[in-house]
Amino acid sequence: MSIESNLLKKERQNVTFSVEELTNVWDGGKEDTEIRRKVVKVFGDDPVLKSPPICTMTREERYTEATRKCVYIFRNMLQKNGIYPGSKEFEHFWNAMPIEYTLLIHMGAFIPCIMSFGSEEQVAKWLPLSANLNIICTYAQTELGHGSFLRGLETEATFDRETQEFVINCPKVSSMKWWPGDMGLNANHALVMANLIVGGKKYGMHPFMVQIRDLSTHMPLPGVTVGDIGSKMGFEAIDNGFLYMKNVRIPRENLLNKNSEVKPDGTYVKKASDRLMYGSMVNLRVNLPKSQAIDVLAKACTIAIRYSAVRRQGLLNPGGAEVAVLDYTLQQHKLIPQLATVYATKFAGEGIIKKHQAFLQNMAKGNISDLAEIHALSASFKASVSEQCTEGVEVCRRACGGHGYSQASGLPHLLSKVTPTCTYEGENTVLYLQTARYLVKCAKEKAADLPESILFLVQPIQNARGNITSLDNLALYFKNRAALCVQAASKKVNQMSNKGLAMHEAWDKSSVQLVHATKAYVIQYIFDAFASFVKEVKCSKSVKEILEDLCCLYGLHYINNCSGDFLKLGILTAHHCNIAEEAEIALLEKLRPNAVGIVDAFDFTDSSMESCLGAYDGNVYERLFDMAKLSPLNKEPVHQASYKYLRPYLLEGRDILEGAKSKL
Ligand SMILES: CC/C=C\C/C=C\C/C=C\C/C=C\C/C=C\C/C=C/C(=O)SCCNC(=O)CCNC(=O)[C@H](O)C(C)(C)COP(=O)(O)OP(=O)(O)OC[C@H]1O[C@@H](n2cnc3c(N)ncnc32)[C@H](O)[C@@H]1OP(=O)(O)O
Ligand SMILES: Cc1cc2nc3c(=O)[nH]c(=O)nc-3n(C[C@H](O)[C@H](O)[C@H](O)COP(=O)(O)OP(=O)(O)OC[C@H]3O[C@@H](n4cnc5c(N)ncnc54)[C@H](O)[C@@H]3O)c2cc1C
Repeated sequence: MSIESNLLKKERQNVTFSVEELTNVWDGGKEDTEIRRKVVKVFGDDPVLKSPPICTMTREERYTEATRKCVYIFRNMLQKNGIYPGSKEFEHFWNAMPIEYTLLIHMGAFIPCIMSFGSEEQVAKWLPLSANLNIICTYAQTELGHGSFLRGLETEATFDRETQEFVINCPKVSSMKWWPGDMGLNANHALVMANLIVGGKKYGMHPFMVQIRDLSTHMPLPGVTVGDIGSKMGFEAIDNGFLYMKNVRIPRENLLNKNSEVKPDGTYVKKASDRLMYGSMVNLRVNLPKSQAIDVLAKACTIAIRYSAVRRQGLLNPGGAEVAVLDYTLQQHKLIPQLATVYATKFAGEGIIKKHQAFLQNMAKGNISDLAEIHALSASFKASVSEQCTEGVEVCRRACGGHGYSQASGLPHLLSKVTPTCTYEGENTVLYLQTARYLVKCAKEKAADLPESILFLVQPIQNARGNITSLDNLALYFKNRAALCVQAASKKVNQMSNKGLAMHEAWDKSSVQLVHATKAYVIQYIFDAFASFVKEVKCSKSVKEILEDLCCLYGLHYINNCSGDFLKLGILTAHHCNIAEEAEIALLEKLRPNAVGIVDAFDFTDSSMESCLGAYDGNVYERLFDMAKLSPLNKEPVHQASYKYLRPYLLEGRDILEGAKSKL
């Protein structure tokens, strides 16, 4: 056994709680852990799902492998193993997915969209076809010229009463659809968001089913120009695409008409609120943070903490042995708060998923009164979690020194996967501003008219009592800060407007404060939800203590990073800030011996991380060497390029050196 493996073994011997029990808490119960492990094993054992490590493949190989595996998974594995939407197996299915996948937009965005925009007949037609991969459909909303401002989308769907068709057109280059996943190469249909025009009148953005490729040849249909947008910062296996449509005709029935319809005579019928057009985005904002950001940070923490426990560099005691870098307080200060972020965002996110499910049930009965609240909450939650996780993964990557820059560490892949979560499904700033709009409105309301999650905004500020680092007091600081920030930002908007600025100008001039206030609001929500979870969870004392420490650390780390805000608002004094700083350092020291146990509890398999630094056995140096040997550049002992371009000068060098030798 290598020295490094031995070090990790010793770390595990020193853990003071049951790792298995924490895994159960993380998964949502013992039964969930069993189900997840069963799904992971089925996938892990299947030889069809084996591929070379992604860092040894070209983009084309990565796309081909991911598509091959995903077709196999969605066609052959899901049903056979009882993994269908709504089942417990499905909830844990992400943990079993290969490290790269395609058909994500088809399965994860298009299918939910057809359910929310399609009438019963349309769902009956399109759902079985798409579930069986008989059609592959992308979600084509963003255009080259517009992504955030949806009222600015340019693609048009004009009703032709004569033929009972819609004519789809992208009038300019800037109007072509750009970015949608699965669109470049795999899709033969697109759910196109286009401006509906009937009898010369514009009705705004509506969803249309458009066939873009021939079902037998897969060639683009007449009027369609479609392809891959090229190499990106990450997501190399995914065929994000462009789609330029010129006079593409689709039948009238292809307007997804659950919420609005065009009758044969051209009458436009609105059946539900325009806001429901945005419902598919709320659905993804609620559901994607866990698999695309929180689990990504959890993996980065696993890699960085295991590696830091075996990487020895420098001395803590002069004359003593070299120490594991995890023993430095500064390394703990980088990494352990990231673990707290993983836990806080995961449990807060579960609360939002439940709220969204309740909203969907009410919507089915015609009640959408909670729409504004769930939109505001999901928008700011997606923005905050994507930001925290992206920053966290980069912290983990840098905490691994030089090896963190190597693809073999698995960390660059994780970083390039989490970074675009700040952009897709709503650019974060734009989403924060949406929530700000809601908060400013709420701040003017009476308590009786507000949902519970927002009541604190209009309630009197309460003072903390007793231990300033208790979870109750931390929750109170976050609430007071959020309330004061929202009130200050609202006041600024009003002052600007009273000075004579138009409302949109007053809003823009106050937007820095508005986004700041929204961030304060969503952090208080996340902290509060995590603290409530920790109080209520049924588990042993030792596991509870770990969770309480992580929760307290999440709060303290955040406060210490923006103590200026708490001081400025009069919530904390300089004395409080000193106590908070020391309390955080004490918690790091307390959690340090359990750090490896806490990441082990995530229970990621080695194959789900493809990391030489983060594997369970800690054999980091052998793994790095083995991976380097697999580099395509090492296929031959002499690479043709170095031989071809360098040889003349090397020969010169040889002659000089040999001449020098013969003179000696
Ligand atoms: C096998 C798979 C199984 C399972 C899947 C599970 C998990 C998910 C996993 C997979 C997916 C993961 C990764 C996928 C990777 C990439 C996918 C990427 C996809 C995309 O990016 S799709 C494109 C997304 N685009 C956007 O999000 C655009 C952002 N812009 C907007 O949302 C709006 O245009 C904007 C900014 C809100 C418009 O602002 P504007 O001020 O112009 O508003 P309007 O005048 O249009 O409307 C104002 C009014 O409406 C309210 N409102 C706005 N949005 C919503 C909403 N979403 N819901 C409800 N209400 C909304 C707004 O508050 C205003 O109300 P008010 O007047 O104030 O009362
Ligand atoms: C990996 C990836 C996958 C994607 N998949 C899909 C997909 O499947 N389907 C699809 O339709 N789209 C997809 N997209 C597109 C994505 O949804 C958009 O890129 C995103 O919504 C942001 O829009 P934008 O690119 O127009 O950014 P812009 O809005 O142009 O943003 C540029 C800058 O302007 C700022 N800004 C914009 N508006 C305002 C404002 N009102 N106030 C202040 N600042 C503002 C932003 O904060 C940002 O800093 C994907 C994108 C990526 C990166």
